[in-house]
Amino acid sequence: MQFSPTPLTWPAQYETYQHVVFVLSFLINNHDIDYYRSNFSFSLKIPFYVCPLNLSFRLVLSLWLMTFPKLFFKLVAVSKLRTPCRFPIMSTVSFTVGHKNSSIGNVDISKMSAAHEAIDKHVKDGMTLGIGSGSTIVYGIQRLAQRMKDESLTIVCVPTSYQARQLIIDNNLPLGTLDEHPKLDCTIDGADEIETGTLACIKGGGGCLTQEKIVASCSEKLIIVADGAKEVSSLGQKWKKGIPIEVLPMACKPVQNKIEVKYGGEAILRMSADKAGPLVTDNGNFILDWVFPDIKYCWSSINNYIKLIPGVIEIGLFIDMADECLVGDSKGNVRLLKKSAQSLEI
Ligand SMILES: O=C(CO)[C@H](O)[C@H](O)COP(=O)(O)O
Repeated sequence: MQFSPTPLTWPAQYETYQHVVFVLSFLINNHDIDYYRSNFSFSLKIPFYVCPLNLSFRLVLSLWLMTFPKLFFKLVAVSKLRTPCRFPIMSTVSFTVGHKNSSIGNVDISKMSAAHEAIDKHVKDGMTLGIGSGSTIVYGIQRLAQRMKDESLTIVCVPTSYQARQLIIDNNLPLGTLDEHPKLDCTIDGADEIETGTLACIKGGGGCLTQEKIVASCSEKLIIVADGAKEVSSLGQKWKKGIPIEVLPMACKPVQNKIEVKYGGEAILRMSADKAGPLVTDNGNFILDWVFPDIKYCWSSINNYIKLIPGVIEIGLFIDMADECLVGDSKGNVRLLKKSAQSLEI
């Protein structure tokens, strides 16, 4: 077990909330440590020792920590740097000291609270559940894993991507397919933008729109989870990367032309970040991101028109699909968005 001798700095905006997190970290059991470890980042490492950290010792440490947090960290750092560890280390929990905006370390509070709320509110024993893709849903899966353990729930999870499939496996959740479960009780998924009122969404920022739409279309309910920054009064206000459209590679150019001629804007071939050349989806296709001109659209007719272009597999417009959206903020509050307006029809 190593301790990296990074200099400890004390941030100006140290917040009470983090005292609580730290204190809790000393009172929680080993199983919870894993949870915190997967949720918090690694800039400050706090060792947990097998021998001395029985409950009363933890309590004393916690009280001390509450009273003298600065001193505590200095001592931990100094002792770890100067003396070799005498006790077997059980685990190491790490937190970033201080946080900016809505994140503590690498935890995005807005996304996490929305995802947790969705799992707590909508998941019931015996359900078949569609699992969305993206960063927000990761928090949902962790919460689901926790609930399944604590409450001995029986849930079958149907993924919307390789990412979701891997998350389900990594968290020891039962993996299902649409072959076995063509009808799902509920799908929980993220979004890139949500229109207040109609709950129309842009999805596919992570490139998984096709399977996401298929799984959502098989679900009794679609619950969207997101941070508040994604809520807009009309699509395209904040999401400037365009509407993702999955296309068969050989049809890429004609589809690009047809969209641009009909609606203007630019349909840009999405390139891979890590591999040379275009991004290839989980289904072996390409993605065009259609950056559309800033005018008022009837999204359902755009959706229908683009879907009918030969070579288009799916479009990342989710119109009249979401039943509710749960939107989190940086303080951990979650707002419920319900459909209160019809999408524009032509
Ligand atoms: O549609 C998606 C992937 O295709 C995601 O749900 C969407 O991009 C939101 O991602 P994140 O939760 O990371 O913000």
